Amino acid sequence: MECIVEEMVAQEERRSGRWVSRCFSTDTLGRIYTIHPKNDDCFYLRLLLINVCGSTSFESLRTVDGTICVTFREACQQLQLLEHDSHWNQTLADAIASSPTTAVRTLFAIIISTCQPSNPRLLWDAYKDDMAEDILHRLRLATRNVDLQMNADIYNEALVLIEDLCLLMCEKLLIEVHMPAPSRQTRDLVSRELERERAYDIIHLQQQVQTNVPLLKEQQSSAYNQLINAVDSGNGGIFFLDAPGGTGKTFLLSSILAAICGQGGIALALASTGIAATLLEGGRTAHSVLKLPLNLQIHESPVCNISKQSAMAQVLKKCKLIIWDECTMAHKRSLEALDRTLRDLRNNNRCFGGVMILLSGDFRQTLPVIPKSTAADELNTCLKLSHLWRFVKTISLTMNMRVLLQNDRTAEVFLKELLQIGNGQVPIDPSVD
Ligand SMILES: Nc1ncnc2c1ncn2[C@@H]1O[C@H](COP(=O)(O)OP(=O)(O)OP(=O)(O)O)[C@@H](O)[C@H]1O
Repeated sequence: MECIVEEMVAQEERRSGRWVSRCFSTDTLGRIYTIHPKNDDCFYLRLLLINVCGSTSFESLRTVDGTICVTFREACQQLQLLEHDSHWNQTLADAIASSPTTAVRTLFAIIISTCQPSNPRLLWDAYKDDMAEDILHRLRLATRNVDLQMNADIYNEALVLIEDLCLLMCEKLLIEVHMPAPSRQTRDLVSRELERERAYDIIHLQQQVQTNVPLLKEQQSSAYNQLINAVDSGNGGIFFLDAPGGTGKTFLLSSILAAICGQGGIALALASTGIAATLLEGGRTAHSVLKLPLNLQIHESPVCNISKQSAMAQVLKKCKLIIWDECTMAHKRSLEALDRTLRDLRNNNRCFGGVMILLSGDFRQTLPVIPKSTAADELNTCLKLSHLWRFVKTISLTMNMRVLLQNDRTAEVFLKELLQIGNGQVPIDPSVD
């Protein structure tokens, strides 16, 4: 916050066409950047700064009626600066009247993890009986004891279920959303994350392999065999599947994922964008799974924000393959961060700690998007300029499946023109800017 103040004091403003230093007659702070409530501490600090006059220190900002509050949030609460939660109360009461307990828990998890109610604990206290009703009912049946009443264990189980939902939706623990933390072992959390990675319908995956693998065309089949053999050998390595649009890349990647997960192995499907992630079974964005730093431009040697004790660290230690689709849009430092993290987590100094990495995408399409940058900056951040690129083995798919399967002549012409543009073979008209 001090930086913001200094920055504002140093700011200059435009007067009569010239830049001149701003003249201050007082120490008043004119404007403070808005902050999203997700950034808790700064958000509540800002709220205090714009509402409390005459404070001289952070501590005096946190002091309400002579008592020093532990957090800025608590001070805001004492000063009644936060919105009251009557609309969330009403929403939950309506849901309880019309929805099953599981749906009420899901709604509550959404409210506390994404809507920032001012006092989630009060909401929990008001509705915890309704959110734990199915657990009580199940226990009454299991113990054949109709007199069983709500108790701390039942509330704890409901909290664990709500925390699982919050972890799934936004990877937050209940304590991070100002709720009481359920009591459970870290081991329990870790095994849940591993279970999530293994919670596939094995029979369905095996059927998918049996149906799709015989359909693979020659190029796809040779790529499939090469990649599956590389995974089975356990020697790791880094491959790049160079596949222009329509060459059956998603079909091939899905078959590889099904083959590995169908045998009970762990394969992570990541993508640089949310849309690309939805095309792969169990796909998630690389940023969300790997907790990559947001501003890779300013970090020389970034690492993923994953602690050794975390559930994701256990998944990364056990996984056999990491697929990264639309990798051409990824900043080279994000791949380097994954390399450093895997070496550290797996205690193995080989490339990516010995895990096999399969990158896929098409460099003719979108390169990394760097805000406020030049074309040269974007090229500089491209994966091909990473020191890791020299270890990459490239496998190419060139046969367009959309043209081949639909025998569409116009699609073929369109495809050729598209590839020519991508390959820079279309002459540029010098008369056009
Ligand atoms: N061997 C195959 N047998 C039958 N259908 C296939 C085969 N390979 C791909 N296809 C089908 O061809 C179409 C294009 O394949 P796919 O979506 O995998 O290509 P893609 O390279 O991922 O394309 P894009 O990058 O444009 O998304 C899909 O409908 C897919 O089901």
